[in-house]
Amino acid sequence: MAPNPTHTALWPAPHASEAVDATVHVPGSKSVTNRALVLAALASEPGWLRRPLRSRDTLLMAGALREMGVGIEEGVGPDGTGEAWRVLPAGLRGPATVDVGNAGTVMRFLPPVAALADGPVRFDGDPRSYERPLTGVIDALRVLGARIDDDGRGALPLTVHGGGALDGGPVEVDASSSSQFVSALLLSGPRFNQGVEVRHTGATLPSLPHIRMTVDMLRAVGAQVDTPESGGEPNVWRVTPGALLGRDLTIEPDLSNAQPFLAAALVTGGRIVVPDWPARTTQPGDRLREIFTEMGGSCELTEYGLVFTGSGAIHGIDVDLGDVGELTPGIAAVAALADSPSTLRGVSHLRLHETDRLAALTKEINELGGDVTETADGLHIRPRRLHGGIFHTYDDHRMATAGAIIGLAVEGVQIENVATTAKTLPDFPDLWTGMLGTSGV
Ligand SMILES: O=C(O)C1=C[C@@H](OP(=O)(O)O)[C@@H](O)[C@H](O)C1
Ligand SMILES: C=C(OP(=O)(O)O)C(=O)O
Repeated sequence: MAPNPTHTALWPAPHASEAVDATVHVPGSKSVTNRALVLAALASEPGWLRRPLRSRDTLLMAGALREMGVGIEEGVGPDGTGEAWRVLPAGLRGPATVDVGNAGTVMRFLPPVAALADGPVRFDGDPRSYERPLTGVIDALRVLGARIDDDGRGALPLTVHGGGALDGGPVEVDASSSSQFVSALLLSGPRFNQGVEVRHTGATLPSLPHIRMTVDMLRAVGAQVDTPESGGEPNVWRVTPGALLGRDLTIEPDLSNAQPFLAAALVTGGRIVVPDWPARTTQPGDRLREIFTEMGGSCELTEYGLVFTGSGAIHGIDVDLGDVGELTPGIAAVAALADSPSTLRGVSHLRLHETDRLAALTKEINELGGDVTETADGLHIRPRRLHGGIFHTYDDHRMATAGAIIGLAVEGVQIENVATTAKTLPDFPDLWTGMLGTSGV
């Protein structure tokens, strides 16, 4: 078979000849958009999503919900400004086919929704989606009363035979491989007959801020949720059954997608402004204010947004990224350019993300002359003088943006398949060249 030209295409990563100084309008959050779509689809009245992210992962989510009968219309927001989606909940139905692509949020959040549908819902996706962990969701749904056919591996592809309702109740799940197992069960929980009580039994739990995001967004649509933080038992979340409200929600910018731009300020000793950076948020990307400050920058959060300034120096860091794993590729890229070594910990579950991110970062940075070693739960990065070469991306959007960060400081870096950034940020190449003041590629 002829190679796919999009995948083999090489993008010359722009090299920064001077310090960046730009304002970057970062599109909406993937995690917030996909939760908002699910909650709006399960509500008892129509709702609005303003400034939704339009990327592969969110279009797959919207497409899947439409397949199950939900109305999602293009429109302008209720106040007449800004693009929006109007979500019209309807009786969920099969037969339906859902393409999850390689979206963790789609493959984990939608099987519980499908269990509420009337009829079978078939789930399939990219080859990598067959390898990503899903057992936690499948086993838990079976305990809660769902009928699911899979090939016995506890992974995609599978069919959920929706019965129009689900008993729900208490369930144990080991979510050490993905916090999305917990989020998935909580998001649909209010619509289960008995609600749901999720007890995490694993030794570790990654991405806690993403579980808090789920809880916050559930509460904002009227759900009653008890959590370990609200005085409940450790590792137990309880959702009471009840109807959900339709909301008018403006989606925050994706702070994890702001990362490469903030990194550009660090790497070039420049300044980046990200408008609409939320004053309070559950997005893990908010931790960048602290992490990138420790690595040499400084930031000011104003009513307008975040102003982030690099000092010209980049320092190594020793940090546990278990809560904010999706920031690892961008931090590793900056660490490879630093003036001292870094140790990134707490992220063994990244081996089962879009690609094995620990292996991919190690290989690609080392092929440019770097000195990265994998540890049991992360990376050890000793900065070296890097040289140009091809930076492979393994269908991983965050590998592509990590390579672009290195390319700012190292001449001759070529990113293979930069189009993979479409998973969460289709505008990445244009935003990047726009930030540098060059013409779009
Ligand atoms: O719930 C979410 O929106 C996400 C949770 C995290 O997943 P894991 O807990 O599987 O790392 C994160 O890495 C992913 O990008 C988005
Ligand atoms: C891990 C990620 O995505 P997903 O939602 O597919 O798990 C990510 O975006 O870094």
